Amino acid sequence: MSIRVGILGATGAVGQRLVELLAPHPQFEVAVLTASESSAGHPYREAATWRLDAPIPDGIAAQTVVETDPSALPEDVSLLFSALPSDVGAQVEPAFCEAGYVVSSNASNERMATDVPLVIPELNADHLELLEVQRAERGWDGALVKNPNCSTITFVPTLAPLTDYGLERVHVATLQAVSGAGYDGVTSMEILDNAVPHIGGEAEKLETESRKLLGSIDGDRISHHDVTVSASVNRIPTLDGHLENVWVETAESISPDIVADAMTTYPGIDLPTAPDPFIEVLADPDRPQPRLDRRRGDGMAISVGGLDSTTTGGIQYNCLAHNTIRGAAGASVLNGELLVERGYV
Ligand SMILES: NC(=O)C1=CN([C@@H]2O[C@H](COP(=O)(O)OP(=O)(O)OC[C@H]3O[C@@H](n4cnc5c(N)ncnc54)[C@H](OP(=O)(O)O)[C@@H]3O)[C@@H](O)[C@H]2O)C=CC1
Ligand SMILES: N[C@@H](CC(=O)OP(=O)(O)O)C(=O)O
Repeated sequence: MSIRVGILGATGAVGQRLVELLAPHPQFEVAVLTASESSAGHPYREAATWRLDAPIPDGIAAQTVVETDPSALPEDVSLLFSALPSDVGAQVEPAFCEAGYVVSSNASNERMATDVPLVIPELNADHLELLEVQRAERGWDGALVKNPNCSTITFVPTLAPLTDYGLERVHVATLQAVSGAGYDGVTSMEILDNAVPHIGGEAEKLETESRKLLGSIDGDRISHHDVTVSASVNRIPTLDGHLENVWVETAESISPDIVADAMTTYPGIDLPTAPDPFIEVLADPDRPQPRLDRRRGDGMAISVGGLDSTTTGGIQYNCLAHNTIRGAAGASVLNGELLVERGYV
C-alpha cells in the first residue's frame, strides 16, 4: 500500500523536482501540495510556473494547492517533503513536526542543530538515531530530518571512502550551476561570459556540514569528524550540475589507484531512489563534465575523475553531482525512503 505524502513549497524550483520524482514513485502517493498564501486555492498548473523539461505529471496538474499550515493537510498524510525557503522553513517546519508529521527537509535551517539528523543515506543512516533525542527534547510526535547543501552533498561522499586512511585536510573549490540560485537567482547579464567567485554563506556550509556528516554518534550527540575543510565557491554559467575540484591529505600515504578502488567499492544503499553504483570513477582525464555526467544514476550518482597525486604528497580529483536532484529534491526523497525503511513513518 502506498504512503500518502505532501510537498511543502511544491511550486518552487526544488518543489517541482520533488513533484517530478514523487509522482511516479513506487512507495509514495502525492496527496497534498502546499505553497504561499498567494498560490493557495489555485490548481497546481496555474500556481506553479512549470520550468522542467518534461510536462507536469498526470494527476498533479489539477490538484488544488493549499496553504503551508498543518490544519490544511489531509489526516492520512504522515510524511512531508519540504522545499521551503529556509526562513519560512524555520518558522513552519517545527509546527508540522509538533502536529505529528515526519518532515524530510531540503531547507538549510537547523541543519547544524545538535538534535537534527543531517543525512546522506549511503554515509550516515545511523544518525537517524538522533530522532529519539529530538522527540524527547522537543516533545514532538513527528520528526525533522535534513539533507545537506547541494555542494556539500557533491564532495562529501567522495571523502567517506578515505576516512580509513586518516583524513586530515581537504580543500575544495566549487563551480556551481545557476539553478542552485533558483530561477531568479542570477540574471543573464551577471553570469553570461562570466564567473562569480562568491556565493553568500556557501563556503561555511561546506566546511561545517561535511564534519557533521562524517561524524559519529556519541551518546545523544554527533561527534564531528576532526578533518579540516577549506572551501572556495564559484558560480559559473552551467544550468545544472555542480563540479568541484578537491585536494585531500591523509595521515596514511595513498595512491590514485587505492583511492579509485576505495571509491568504486564504497557501498550504496538498497532504496528505490538510490543509484547503483553510488560513486562512478571515470578514467578519461576530462571528466566528469556537468552536461555529460549530471544524469548518471538518474541524477543521483556522484561522478569522479582526474584522480592524481599532488606535488605535496596528497591526492586530487574532480567530482560532480546534479544539484537539484542529488543535491536537493532527490536527496530529500532518499531520506524519506530511509525514514520509511527504518520505521520512523
Ligand atoms: N534551487 C536549487 O537548486 C536549490 C535550492 N535549495 C533550497 O531549497 C529551498 C527551496 O528553493 P527553491 O525551490 O529554489 O525556492 P523557490 O523560491 O523557487 O520556491 C519556494 C517555495 O516556497 C513557497 N513559499 C515561499 N514563501 C512562502 C511562505 N511564506 N509560506 C509558504 N510557502 C512559501 C513558494 O510558494 P509560491 O510559489 O506560492 O511563492 C514556493 O513553493 C530553499 O531553502 C533553497 O535554499 C537547495 C538546493 C538547491
Ligand atoms: N546555495 C546553493 C543552493 C542552496 O539553496 O543551498 P542551501 O540548500 O544550502 O540553501 C547554490 O547556490 O547552488
